[in-house]
Amino acid sequence: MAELVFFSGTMDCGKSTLALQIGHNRSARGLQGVIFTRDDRAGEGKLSSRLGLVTDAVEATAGMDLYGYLVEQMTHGGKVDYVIVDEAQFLAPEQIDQLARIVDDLALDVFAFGITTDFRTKLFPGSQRLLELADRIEALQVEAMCWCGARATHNARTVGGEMVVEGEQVVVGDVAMPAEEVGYEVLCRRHHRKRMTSAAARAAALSPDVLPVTTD
Ligand SMILES: Nc1ncnc2c1ncn2[C@@H]1O[C@H](COP(=O)(O)OP(=O)(O)O)[C@@H](O)[C@H]1O
Ligand SMILES: Cc1cn([C@H]2C[C@H](O)[C@@H](COP(=O)(O)O)O2)c(=O)[nH]c1=O
Repeated sequence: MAELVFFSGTMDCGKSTLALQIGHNRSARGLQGVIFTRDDRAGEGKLSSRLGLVTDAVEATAGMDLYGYLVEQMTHGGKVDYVIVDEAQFLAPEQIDQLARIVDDLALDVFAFGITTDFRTKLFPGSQRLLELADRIEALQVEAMCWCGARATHNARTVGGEMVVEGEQVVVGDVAMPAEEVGYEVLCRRHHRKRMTSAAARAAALSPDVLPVTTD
């Protein structure tokens, strides 16, 4: 039975790497997949992993009918055995419904990868629809870690090195960016709540208020 599977996690937890591995293992056995992505950091029509691997993909633009695209491919003799979707959080809810239709009406497995919540801890509309429709939701086995050593569960955005909780939902970017640029950092909930990024924690540790007092 074909399935819609949502592999979800924070930024930088290995989603794109797993997407590439799933595609690689299937193509090694002669299966052909369609890979959709949206707004990958490597550019339009690319699926890239921080491990350095990158592959071509179909850019799932706003308003594109993903079900219609596959029907078109198959009608014109294209062989499609499975579908991979990276950056699925950026898809519109209607496009997630189209993914479910690909599973149900075309009997193809769809593996969708994405972050669940944004920098404000709010669901992305695409991720919300995936949580509503997926046959299975899988957490990545490799956990991203907060600077404190706890499992990272949330994504923080930094602007000029400061954590922010207001702004546009979508700003394509990366972790470990120079402080002056918009960047992201994965944190545990406790430190996301306290707005305590690794830089803020370092600054607090260096503050004279918390330095040990010496008497000699
Ligand atoms: N130099 C490295 N050596 C080993 N693993 C790395 C290295 N750089 C990144 N990674 C791994 O790649 C993961 C990020 O993979 P990626 O697929 O780009 O994440 P995601 O798509 O979830 O944002 C990191 O969590 C880490 O495990
Ligand atoms: C938290 C958050 C992230 N984004 C963007 C930043 C990246 O371009 C992608 C996530 O990619 P990854 O492969 O999972 O690292 O999403 C955003 O636009 N808004 C946010 O709130």
